Amino acid sequence: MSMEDYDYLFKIVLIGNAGVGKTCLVRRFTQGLFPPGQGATIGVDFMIKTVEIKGEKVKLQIWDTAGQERFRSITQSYYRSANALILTYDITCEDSFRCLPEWLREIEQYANTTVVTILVGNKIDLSEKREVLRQRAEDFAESQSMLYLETSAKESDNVEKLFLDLACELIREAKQNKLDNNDTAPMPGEGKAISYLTCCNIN
Ligand SMILES: Nc1nc2c(ncn2[C@@H]2O[C@H](COP(=O)(O)OP(=O)(O)OP(=O)(O)O)[C@@H](O)[C@H]2O)c(=O)[nH]1
Repeated sequence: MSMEDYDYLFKIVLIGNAGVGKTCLVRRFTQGLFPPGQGATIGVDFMIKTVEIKGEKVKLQIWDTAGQERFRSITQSYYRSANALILTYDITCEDSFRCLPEWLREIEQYANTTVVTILVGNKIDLSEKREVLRQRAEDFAESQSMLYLETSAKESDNVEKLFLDLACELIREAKQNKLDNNDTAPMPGEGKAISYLTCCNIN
């Protein structure tokens, strides 16, 4: 028996283009906030939330990565220890959807083969500006064996569901012993960004 006060510990990593709302999704879920004037994530940020599912305590370690290309080499090192990936795009930004195959290549290259991936179309509160039809995204997700969900970090639509659905799926897989417990990424303090500014080519 573990001394720790939880039944499961899962690592969830958010990836996707800059500005799609990864940080806002994490803040909404962990703190119940939609922070104004959220700056771009530098490197990787880290939050924890423990939830209870069917009487079991599930500790979620949530890693929020920077979408900007210049941080790619830092964020890649976090894929490997992820139990789940939240691949996020912005439904009002065609470009963020078009980049998905590129992100899938990153996943293929750096993530564990047992990783659970969910595709998330964020910003559904801006439906009048929608550029990516839901059906198109659903079809794409299905073709890549990903789950799919549309969210609004701003209005809190489906945000809780996103993380709880993932936790349920991870428990299901854990019960079937399908998860790989690879633990190789460095561990920052909770809520602290890791920037590695001194070892990257940042202008
Ligand atoms: N309307 C609306 N705006 C959102 C939503 N989520 C995020 N935003 C806005 O989108 C912008 C980018 O949000 P972030 O959460 O910083 O995006 P990110 O994906 O973490 O960006 P990087 O850290 O650069 O990778 C901010 O201006 C947010 O206020 C949403 O659900 N609805």
